[in-house]
Amino acid sequence: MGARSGHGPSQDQDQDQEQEQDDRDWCSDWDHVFDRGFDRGLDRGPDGSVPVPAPGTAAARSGPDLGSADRPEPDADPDEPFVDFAEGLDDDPVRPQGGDRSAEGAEAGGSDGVEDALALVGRRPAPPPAGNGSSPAPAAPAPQPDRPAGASSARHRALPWPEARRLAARTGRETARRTGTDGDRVHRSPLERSLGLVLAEELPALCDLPSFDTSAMDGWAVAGPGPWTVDGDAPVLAGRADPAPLPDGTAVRIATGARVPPETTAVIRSEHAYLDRTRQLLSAGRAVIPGQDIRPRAQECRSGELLLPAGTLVTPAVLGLAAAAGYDALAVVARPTVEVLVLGDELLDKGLPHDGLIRDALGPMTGPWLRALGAEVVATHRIGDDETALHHAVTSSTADLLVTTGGTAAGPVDHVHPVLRKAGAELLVDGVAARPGHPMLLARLPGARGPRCLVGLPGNPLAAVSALLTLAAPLLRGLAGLPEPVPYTAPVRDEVSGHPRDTRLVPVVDLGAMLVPLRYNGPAMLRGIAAADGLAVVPPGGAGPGDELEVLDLPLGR
Ligand SMILES: Nc1nc2c(c(=O)[nH]1)N[C@H]1C(S)=C(S)[C@@H](COP(=O)(O)OP(=O)(O)OC[C@H]3O[C@@H](n4cnc5c(N)ncnc54)[C@H](O)[C@@H]3O)O[C@H]1N2
Ligand code: MOO
Repeated sequence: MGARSGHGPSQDQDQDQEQEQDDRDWCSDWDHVFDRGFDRGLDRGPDGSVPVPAPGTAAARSGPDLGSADRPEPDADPDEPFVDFAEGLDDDPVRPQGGDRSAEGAEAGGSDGVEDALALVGRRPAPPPAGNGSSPAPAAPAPQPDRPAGASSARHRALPWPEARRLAARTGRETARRTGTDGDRVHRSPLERSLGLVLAEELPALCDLPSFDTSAMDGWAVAGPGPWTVDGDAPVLAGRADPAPLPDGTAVRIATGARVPPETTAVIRSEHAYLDRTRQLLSAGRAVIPGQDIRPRAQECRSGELLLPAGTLVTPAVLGLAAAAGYDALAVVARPTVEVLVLGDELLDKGLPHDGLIRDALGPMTGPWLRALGAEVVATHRIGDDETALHHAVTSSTADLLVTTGGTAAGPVDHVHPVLRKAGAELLVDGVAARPGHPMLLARLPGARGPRCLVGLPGNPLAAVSALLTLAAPLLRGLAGLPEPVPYTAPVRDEVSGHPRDTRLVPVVDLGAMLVPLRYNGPAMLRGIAAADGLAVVPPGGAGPGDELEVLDLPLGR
């Protein structure tokens, strides 16, 4: 197990045991629902079954030894004791305005290590300390991270998670306006190429719907009171023009969707009508109500009536409605174009990890997810840890949005901040109070056609997903002209530990409006997210059983 700063082995043990109980509870349901027979890292008995001690029993409390090397670390944040992301960016002329630096300074040098780690596994952790020096635990001084030369000791302020999301959405909308949503980003697109785009204009009906009185059933069109004489065998079929008027006292066979002959009183379904073939006389098995089973012209809408507002996502149903209402093409907003820049010299694009090199997990998932979020991904470039190449890629791209992966922190080869400075970027979000994904960022880049945006995803894979849904998703919706979605919430089954100040995003399965948090939710892990239906938004302080949590949908990328 990785070393944890700031708290002792017995705390570790308690914490691990509690966490393990959570894991067992979470996994037992997950197993029950989707038992596909593969090992998700659960402890198994000799027969391969997963022992699940009842909650609260001694067996559950003692749990297995998580220190063993034969199973992955299941902790929520194995290596991250929630030491704040403390990098010297105060010299940065583009850092966000405002923020109480003295409070931040106290926070950064304070009790984070112990309190935060305990809060992560604790049940309903204590609220954040009221002020300077009020922290109850005599924490060891938090180790100060090495600072890059020239950086100051003050830390920048992480935006609260909801605020960061709102800012990303607003930035998308503003950027779309400034780059001319009304100009070259709006075009007419044939119906068959409009799926997933957004209506740039409202959609009025081009005709009445239905555009003529229509039979709703297969049966008989009748005129006046019965019984009715049937004159001839020729039925009135769908797709035929102008049937002859129906004389009073007569009936004619009619098909669903056919134009109802003028003077028709009602349609009688075939199963409710009796034809005396010898006398060619039709009678009804039940009372006939005038107008029954006739869809009158314009029942759904009149020509010119507004069907959908601008900003509507073109779904298959919208395509159907538009076609029915007479459209061959739609005025749509072009998909925002996105270029993905994957940073890191340690990344391999095939084969097994070796010699300190690892497989690139973000390249394969970022593009598809961006596509599923409505973007047109024009390219994914692997550019290593080469500052010059990154600067060139950032300044030469013409995409509406650049998404970088890795390099957002302040390590020796983390080039995103310096390159943004050099490129004259305006840093709108520089760190978010979210776990994982803390160092995520959003910047506005100058561009010939108007501003462009850059979202920096942290390199840890789950942190990158967290940043993708926190910043890239609302930004893309704003750029595409989509309204913000109505939040989906559901009650969580189990207690979820929280961070004292930050929002946690936790992979969950949705068992029919009941959320079950998944293990393998550490920032560098992917197993949780790969099995999840979404990310639950756990507010600072955590959530108890039955608490309603917002869930961020994971785009499927189909
Ligand atoms: N001194 C501090 N160090 C770090 C802090 C901090 O606050 N102070 N924050 C940590 C957090 S939180 C995160 S998240 C990471 C973010 O780091 P970067 O965005 O700079 O990412 P890298 O350093 O490049 O990589 C981090 C980690 O992820 C792996 N990685 C990167 N790209 C990929 C990829 N495409 N596929 C798979 N794995 C990837 C990389 O090898 C590293 O292991 O910083 C912490 N550090
Ligand atoms: O833990 Mo970091 O927050 O992975 O983003």
